[in-house]
Amino acid sequence: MSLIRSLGYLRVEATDVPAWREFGVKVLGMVEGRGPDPSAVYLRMDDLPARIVVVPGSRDRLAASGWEVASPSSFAQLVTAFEEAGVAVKVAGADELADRRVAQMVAVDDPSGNRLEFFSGAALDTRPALSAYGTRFVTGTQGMGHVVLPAFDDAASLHFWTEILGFRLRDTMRLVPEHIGLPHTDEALWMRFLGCNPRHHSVALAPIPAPSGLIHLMTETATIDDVGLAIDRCVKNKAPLISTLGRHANDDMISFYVRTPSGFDIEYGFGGLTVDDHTWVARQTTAHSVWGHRFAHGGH
Ligand SMILES: Cc1ccc(O)c(O)c1CC[C@@H]1C(=O)CC[C@]2(C)C(=O)CC[C@@H]12
Ligand SMILES: [Fe+2]
Repeated sequence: MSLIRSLGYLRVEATDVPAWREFGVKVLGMVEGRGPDPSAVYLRMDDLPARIVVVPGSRDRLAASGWEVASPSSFAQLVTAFEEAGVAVKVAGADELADRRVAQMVAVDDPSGNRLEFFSGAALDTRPALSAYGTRFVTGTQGMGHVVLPAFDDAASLHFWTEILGFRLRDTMRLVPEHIGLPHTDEALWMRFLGCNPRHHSVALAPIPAPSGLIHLMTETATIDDVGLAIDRCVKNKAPLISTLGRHANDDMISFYVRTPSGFDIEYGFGGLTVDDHTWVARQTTAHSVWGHRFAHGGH
């Protein structure tokens, strides 16, 4: 079992924090929480005090993805694994712990420079996260969803995520560079889908340049109506739809993509596959979707 249990939170640096409040609450159907930094926006999906923390800054980018570890002993094992692998670890100070409302946290960079935070001992918020639109997110053991991060050295990234962090390879997809607006390469480009809990993938790694540091965050809802209602709110609030509705071929998810104020996308979906590692076999998918997911020009 991986020492990592699930995707826990995202920290986003944004030039327009109020735009994120509007987007998070009115488009995504999340709940605004409270937190120690009055200039930040805290977006809730469940009993955690925040799943997306938006902090003001000079750039629009993913500052870090946060990954939950089960216990202090798993946390200590993970730190030892980083030390043995020669991965530089930055230990959180008291102010960073207080800001995140976690007991322990270390930060590292993956081989592509994606900033990752690992935490344990998250404080819960006993106030219920009741969405104004009735949206219910699928979290729990499956975590907050999945992220697609840019990664340009396939072998080094796979080694880091599977051998050091203990993620399992769940699926691979060959990318055609011309299809995603990249120049032709003789070498094949691979997209890797990796999991650490029953969710089909909690992270995917793709050799796609992302100025914001994130290709997309996927959040899953409990019903297909939650997805349909979110599409209606995108139209009403003029949030840019990046793809049509579709069903992915590998994790069966029915979803659409919308652009956030930070330039990366949210995949908003329903009905994702859960897998059992005892029986799961990693294969290569040859189609990104069974139907739909027509991406707008300028999107991927
Ligand atoms: C193919 C796929 C399976 C499951 C997912 O959750 C999922 O997001 C995807 C699509 C991923 C992928 C992407 O994120 C970047 C742009 C890509 C490569 C495309 O141009 C089509 C598929 C897209
Ligand atoms: Fe996705």
